[in-house]
Amino acid sequence: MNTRSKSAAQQTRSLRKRPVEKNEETQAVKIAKVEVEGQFYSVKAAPKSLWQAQRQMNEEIARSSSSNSQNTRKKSLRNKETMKFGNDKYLYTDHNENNDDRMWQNVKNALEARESVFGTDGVNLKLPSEQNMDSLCKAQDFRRWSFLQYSEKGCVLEDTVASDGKEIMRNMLKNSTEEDEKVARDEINKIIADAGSGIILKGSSSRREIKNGNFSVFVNKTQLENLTESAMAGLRFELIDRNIVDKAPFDKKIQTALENLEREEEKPPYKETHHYTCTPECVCCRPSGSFPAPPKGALEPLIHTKMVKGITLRSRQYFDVGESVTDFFGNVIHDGQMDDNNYAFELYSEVNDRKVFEKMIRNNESKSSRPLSEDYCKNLKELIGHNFSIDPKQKGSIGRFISSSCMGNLVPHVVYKNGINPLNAEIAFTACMPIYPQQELSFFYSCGYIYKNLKDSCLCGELCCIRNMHLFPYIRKDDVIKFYKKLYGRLHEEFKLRVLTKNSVNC
Ligand SMILES: C[S@@+](CC[C@H](N)C(=O)[O-])C[C@H]1O[C@@H](n2cnc3c(N)ncnc32)[C@H](O)[C@@H]1O
Repeated sequence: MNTRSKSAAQQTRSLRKRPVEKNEETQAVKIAKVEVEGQFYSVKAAPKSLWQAQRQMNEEIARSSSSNSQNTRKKSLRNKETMKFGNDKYLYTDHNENNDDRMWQNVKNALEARESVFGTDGVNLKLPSEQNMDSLCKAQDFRRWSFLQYSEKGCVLEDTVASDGKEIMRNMLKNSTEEDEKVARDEINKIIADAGSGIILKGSSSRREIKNGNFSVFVNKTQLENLTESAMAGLRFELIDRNIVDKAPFDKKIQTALENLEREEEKPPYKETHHYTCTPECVCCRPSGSFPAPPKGALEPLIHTKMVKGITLRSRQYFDVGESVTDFFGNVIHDGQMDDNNYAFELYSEVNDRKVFEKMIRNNESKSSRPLSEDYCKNLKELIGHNFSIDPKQKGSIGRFISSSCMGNLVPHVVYKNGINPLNAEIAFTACMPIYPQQELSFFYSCGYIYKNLKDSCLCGELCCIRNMHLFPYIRKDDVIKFYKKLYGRLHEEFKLRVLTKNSVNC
């Protein structure tokens, strides 16, 4: 079975890779290398000031929400009923209050926390700047070229994508008529007019909360009537707070190496940290605080208005570019264990990571941090060349519900939370665009995944969505700008109405 073609993230992973440039290597302590497809995606690791600020904000939010949740918990225990799907029983709570009020309360708390850290003048709620727009246009160009190249050649080679994709687009244009162009223009204008309609996820006053174990999801009253067993499958899911691994299926050598690493962690070479550590690509490979932990309770799982999309996540606060939004962990598996699975995210692959691990071991003499022990290096070496993935299908974090988008407002980073060990590796998602309350969280799964699975059904609503391939040659820079102005205009307007009018934020 060729499991490689079945991982949602495998191609994302190879796309994220690009050659390390000399001058970057020297700054690698500060720069986490992430997907760079156009300038917009070159999100740097959070500067120290940001992770400190975000940590402070998180603490503030936690303080204010814990006092609120004590009041609401009493209410949510009322009116609980059970629902049955097959053999599973779910609890659901019939909330008569306006659930959205709770979300906006959270938004206000988060904004106050932001103000307490940055001051009211420094609060960074903004529409994308001209520079953001410029980068967005470039990223959209790149995405369109990639999809076209993928559809013709079945792969995306980064150094050829621009010229090949452009050429395909030129030919499409050459072969089109004036009438084709007119029809395309009308369609583009319609998409612009609808910008945000699928990714601004408004709740309703009659939402229900469905619970299974510790996990709950919100549905609108009308959705409740149409829930099918398959839609409920996502609720057979257990929230856990760190990676888990069943070592039994691993090859004996890997098993031993992993166990040895774990043993050494009992007297860890690194202190437990409040924040995430480096990405594996970072040559310093020490816990340098490259990403702060995301705030708790900032995201809300809900069934998408178009139920075929299943469970999605919406934001319950504003996030600025670069901030940590959520994490992603689950069962650590190796390729042989992958079934036909949409969820697994590849952590390592021989091709991508051999050099990184080798460099990490070579650079073990850093003066600024405690070196890895010889045994530790030996065990890490044993793991070089094996593929591990994180599979959150049955057990994991709510990061598993992040949707695919042909653009995406998040970027993934592989990080170690607690010592360099594949079992500690997680994905940290940071915002690559400003994210407003009610906005759906998404990232670009990969050309391959989208082309194979969502070519005819993607509901990301982006101008550069794969479903709009026939429009690609006609999309102009000013269309992209109009699209995002419309989308962010809508989000910002509601934010101002619901929150900012009562705050002294200058926007
Ligand atoms: C990793 S899962 C995401 C969580 C999923 N929505 C759920 O309910 O479990 C990927 C699946 O979500 C759905 N999905 C994700 N992004 C989508 C998109 N842009 N358009 C349509 N469906 C999407 C597809 O069914 C896809 O196979």
